[in-house]
Amino acid sequence: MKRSFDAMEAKPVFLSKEERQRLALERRQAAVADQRRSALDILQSLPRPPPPPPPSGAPRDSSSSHRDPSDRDRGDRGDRDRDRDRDRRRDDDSRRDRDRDRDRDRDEPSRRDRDRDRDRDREHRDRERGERDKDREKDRLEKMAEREREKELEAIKEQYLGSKKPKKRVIKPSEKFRFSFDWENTEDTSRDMNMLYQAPHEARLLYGRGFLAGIDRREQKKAAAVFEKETRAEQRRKFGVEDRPEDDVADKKKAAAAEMYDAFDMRVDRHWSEKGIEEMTERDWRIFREDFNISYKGSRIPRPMRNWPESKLGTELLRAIEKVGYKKPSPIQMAAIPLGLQQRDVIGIAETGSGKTAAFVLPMLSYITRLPPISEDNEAEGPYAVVMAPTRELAQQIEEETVKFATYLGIKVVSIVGGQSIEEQGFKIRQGCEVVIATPGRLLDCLERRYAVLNQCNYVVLDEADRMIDMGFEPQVVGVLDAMPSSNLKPENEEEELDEKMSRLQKILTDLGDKTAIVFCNTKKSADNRAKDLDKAGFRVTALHGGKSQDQREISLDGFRNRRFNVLVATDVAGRGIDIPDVAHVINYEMPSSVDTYTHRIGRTGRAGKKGLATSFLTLDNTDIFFDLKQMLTQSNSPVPPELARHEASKFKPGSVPDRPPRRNDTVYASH
Ligand SMILES: Nc1ncnc2c1ncn2[C@@H]1O[C@H](COP(=O)(O)OP(=O)(O)OP(=O)(O)O)[C@@H](O)[C@H]1O
Repeated sequence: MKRSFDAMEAKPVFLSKEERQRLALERRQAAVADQRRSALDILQSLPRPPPPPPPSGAPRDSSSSHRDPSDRDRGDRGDRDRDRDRDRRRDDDSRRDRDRDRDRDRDEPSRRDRDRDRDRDREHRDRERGERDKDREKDRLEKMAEREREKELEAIKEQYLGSKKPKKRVIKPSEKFRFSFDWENTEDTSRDMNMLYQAPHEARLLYGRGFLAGIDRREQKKAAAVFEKETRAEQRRKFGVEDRPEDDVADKKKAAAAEMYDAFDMRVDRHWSEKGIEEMTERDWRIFREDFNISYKGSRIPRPMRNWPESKLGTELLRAIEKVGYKKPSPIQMAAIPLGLQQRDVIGIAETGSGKTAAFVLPMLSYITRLPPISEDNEAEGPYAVVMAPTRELAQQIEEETVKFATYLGIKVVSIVGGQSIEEQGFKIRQGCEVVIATPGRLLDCLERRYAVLNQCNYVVLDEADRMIDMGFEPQVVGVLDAMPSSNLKPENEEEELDEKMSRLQKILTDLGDKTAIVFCNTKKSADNRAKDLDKAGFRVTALHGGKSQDQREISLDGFRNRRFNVLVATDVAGRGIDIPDVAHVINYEMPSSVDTYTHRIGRTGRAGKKGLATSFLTLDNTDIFFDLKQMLTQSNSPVPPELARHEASKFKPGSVPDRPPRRNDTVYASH
């Protein structure tokens, strides 16, 4: 594939894993050094501890406790001597004072020296203790930093080399049923589809293409056709594959062929490319997938599309594809477009240049054509779809591919990439566009600055998602996804939600106790299947639909009236004209497509002033009735479920969405 890169524009820098690892280490080391520095600063600014108390041998003032021994005999002397003694004593005292002063003057320098030495010693000891504390703190910080560094290294190693912890392997149901190209004995469908193989140990005389000798060949063919039909239906049920009208047609054709004795069974089967879609067998689909190297992982997978006309892209889009000149879909398009059209979450993997862009762009545009065009009423709510890509070159390339088709549909596309004026880009979004193609960083910036919102965005494409993560854009991508209202999110596990339906029905019926209920289905087949499922689950159930003979219908109705059965699974046959007693609960297991039928159905409960309850299972397959149902609930003052109220389909009457006038040059190139 050829890509146009603008050499003049600054390109993003791509770092190898080693470089990123090295940069991360350097950043970490710098952070640890900073941490250590600030810890030391804090330590130094702490107040010093008070000096220790003086040693016990320090000199103490004892003058008051000393007495002169010459005073001892003073009282024994006569008054005569007293004056003389006093004078002599005075002289002695003054002499002693003089001597003491002289001694003190002589001793003073050495005493000061001693004090100074003592102070110095104390300071020295304090300093040493401080140093030791500092060293200890330093050691502690270093050890902490070392531990941090080791943890960091472990995390980096784990990120790049994978975790050492053994992970418990949980096999998902999707993996269990994964398609594998290796043939295994169990995959030989001829065993399942042909009665002959049911009892392989029995001795059988065979001739021709697996027919029993001596038994009418036409009867064998008929029995085989019935057996194959039942086996196929059983398998579809088992794997949750929906019944399709094509399968019904193919079954009928086989049954008709079995009626004819025209040596059909002797013919060699044709190649899938020569067959109509309704003639395709499981084996044909397998060969088809192998021819195009298509493989899937997941469940409830729709058939790939063999060509454009067989896709469900809609006439407008098919015309656009023709004008663009794409003659045949590429394998990734064959596989991914039917999934995209079902609005399933898809991860598409294909080699470069294999047409991945159109594989996600076409279902996205098909989705948008079913919505009202962006107009003054809703342009402030933002685009309907967002595509994110890791680089501006890729974003612009996707934009080119999108515009090729969008231009024929009147769909406006805006690209939001770095290096251009963000104000102008925000302005373009606010002017209204259905699709935004962006690099995640710039788009998040736009959203954070409130230049744009994503209030009605239900469709997100991440092109080269793995590269976006490698380049460190995960936070921005997550930021953009967070900017979408959570009410737009699909359920975490779609499978669960779809399966959820039967278990809910069983819960409702269990709570019903002995009361009666009618469960409405839209087709005979589905009514039969539901009745079988409920019967297996132990409910007292009977089925009523147009495929039953008069006798069977009467048996069912009588059984329901006399409470032998308390659950009636029915198609609309029971909705009109048949006298069914009032029931406690009506359940629309499958919603009808018209609100009239809905009214008739729920009219089976709450009659003659009694209380009744109606429960309807509404899914995205029922969007046709969303608008009318919402109106009806509003008019009858019934609460409207919020999921219904905010769904686009409930806001416009089906078919009332105005046609899009073809608008050319709708792409907006914002530049600075
Ligand atoms: N069905 C088709 N028929 C003819 N040309 C097609 C078809 N689908 C895509 N192309 C063209 O093939 C080229 C490659 O397609 P595209 O860019 O989508 O490939 P890619 O798989 O996205 O490649 P990369 O991995 O490099 O992004 C484009 O020029 C596109 O227009």
